[in-house]
Amino acid sequence: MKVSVIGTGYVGLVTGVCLAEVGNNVTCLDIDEEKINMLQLGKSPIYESGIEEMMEKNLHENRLSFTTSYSTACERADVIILAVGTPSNPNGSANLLYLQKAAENIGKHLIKDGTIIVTKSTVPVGTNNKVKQWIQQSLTEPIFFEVASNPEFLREGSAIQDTFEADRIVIGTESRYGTHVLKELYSPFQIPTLQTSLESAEMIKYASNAFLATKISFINEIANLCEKLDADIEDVAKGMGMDQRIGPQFLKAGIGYGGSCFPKDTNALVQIAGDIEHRFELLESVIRVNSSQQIKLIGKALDHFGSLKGKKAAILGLAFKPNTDDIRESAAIEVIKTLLHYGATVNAYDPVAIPNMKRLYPESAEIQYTSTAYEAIANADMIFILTDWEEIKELNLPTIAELEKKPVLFDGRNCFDLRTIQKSGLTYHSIGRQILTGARQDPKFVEYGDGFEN
Ligand SMILES: NC(=O)c1ccc[n+]([C@@H]2O[C@H](COP(=O)([O-])OP(=O)(O)OC[C@H]3O[C@@H](n4cnc5c(N)ncnc54)[C@H](O)[C@@H]3O)[C@@H](O)[C@H]2O)c1
Ligand SMILES: O=c1ccn([C@@H]2O[C@H](COP(=O)(O)OP(=O)(O)O[C@H]3O[C@H](CO)[C@@H](O)[C@H](O)[C@H]3O)[C@@H](O)[C@H]2O)c(=O)[nH]1
Repeated sequence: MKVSVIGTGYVGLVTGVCLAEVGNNVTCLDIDEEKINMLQLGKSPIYESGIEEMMEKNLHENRLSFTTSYSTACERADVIILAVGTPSNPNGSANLLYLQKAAENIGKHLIKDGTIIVTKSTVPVGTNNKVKQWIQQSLTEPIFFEVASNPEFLREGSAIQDTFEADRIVIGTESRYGTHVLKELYSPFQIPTLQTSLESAEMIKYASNAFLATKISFINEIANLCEKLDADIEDVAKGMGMDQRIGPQFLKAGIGYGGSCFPKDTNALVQIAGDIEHRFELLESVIRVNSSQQIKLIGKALDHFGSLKGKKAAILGLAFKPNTDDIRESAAIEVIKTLLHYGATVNAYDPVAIPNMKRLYPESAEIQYTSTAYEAIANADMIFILTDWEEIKELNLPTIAELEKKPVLFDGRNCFDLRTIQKSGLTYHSIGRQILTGARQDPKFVEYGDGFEN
């Protein structure tokens, strides 16, 4: 099939490359000329393992091309996929201006009957009908086209795998014709497909993200209780997750969710509900819990030191999660802001996200960036672990314990086993766990502990 993808962010690029990989002829369009120049040279603007290799192969085999020209992208396409950003407006609602501009441009350049225009961007319920109107109003001659909603569920850092091994593909269509075309487009992926109305497909995306965010805030609240009641959140989450009705995923307690989706989409859903005079109180709480969780470690540091003025903090991990350089809504932004507010200085390290963070916090007397984790730690009074990168989980704790200042470790991602920590002699604070006491300290406990599943 001839497919065009509008917008080459995470979703557009990964979708375009994967559709080319299964044999389609794909044109990716962006209004950002610099990005298109880079892509034409086979360079990916996103950090995603495997993407450049797939780009190179499909560019070479002439199944993939990049352009800034709407006429090139729209002329003969069977399917046009909209994957532009839908960021938050100041009140939390979704900003649809990029989508409107893109839809109007498609309308101006559509010349072939029968094209399906698919919205993959995350959009409020009712938006596909607006997309239809925006295109209709921009047509230069009467042309038959249909719209379809096809929300995206990929995660950054595992985007290609998520595309090829998705749990489901959701397609909301106007007619059997749209359903038929999209089922054919996705047939090589062999993934269960759910066909719904446009509105239900739009809602499935927000409901899914809101539910996952709710799971995270819920487990973080349980972790906060565990800290006060001497229970261990890792054991509690494991025990809950063994119930198949609950499931083990998204029960990892920590410093809350960040990224380009959960914060934006939970706020947008609260607004969507507000627009029809429904107060979504549960989701409002989820958002509030997440905001306080993001700076949970600062409270612990204040409790430990009394004052943070003049203290040096090593920040390990700036990305909102491992395997991405994305810092959008990352807890690191709030943690750094709050540390600077309390008069601390910062040494920050991340394997890939430093260039992005430097745009927000340029290097200064208060904040320095280092090229290794150990460099950041070297003269620090306290260490904050904010992203659970593999290399951070593999830090050598005895080496850190031998440092002259013997920094206090605040671990926002529960990267270390408590027994290992205890052996290291470091002062350690994590989320929802206590340094071992009572029975858990007994070496025999190791034999039973963690062995309950068998
Ligand atoms: N990032 C994710 O992991 C993810 C996952 C699922 C869904 N989504 C949703 O997908 C959408 C895109 O997200 P993203 O992270 O890929 O966005 P992004 O902000 O990284 O990229 C959007 C791209 O669209 C381009 N663009 C803007 N206006 C345009 C126009 N008129 N014509 C052509 N290009 C235009 C921009 O230049 C940019 O390159 C959003 O609605 C998001 O909520 C994102
Ligand atoms: O048990 C967990 C799982 C995740 N997180 C945090 O939650 C955030 C989001 O993680 P993840 O969902 O893995 O990353 P995203 O790439 O933001 O993906 C989410 O957002 C995308 C955009 O809508 C959706 O497509 C995906 O299905 C959805 O998982 C990160 O800060 C994680 O650290 C936790 O704190 N605990």
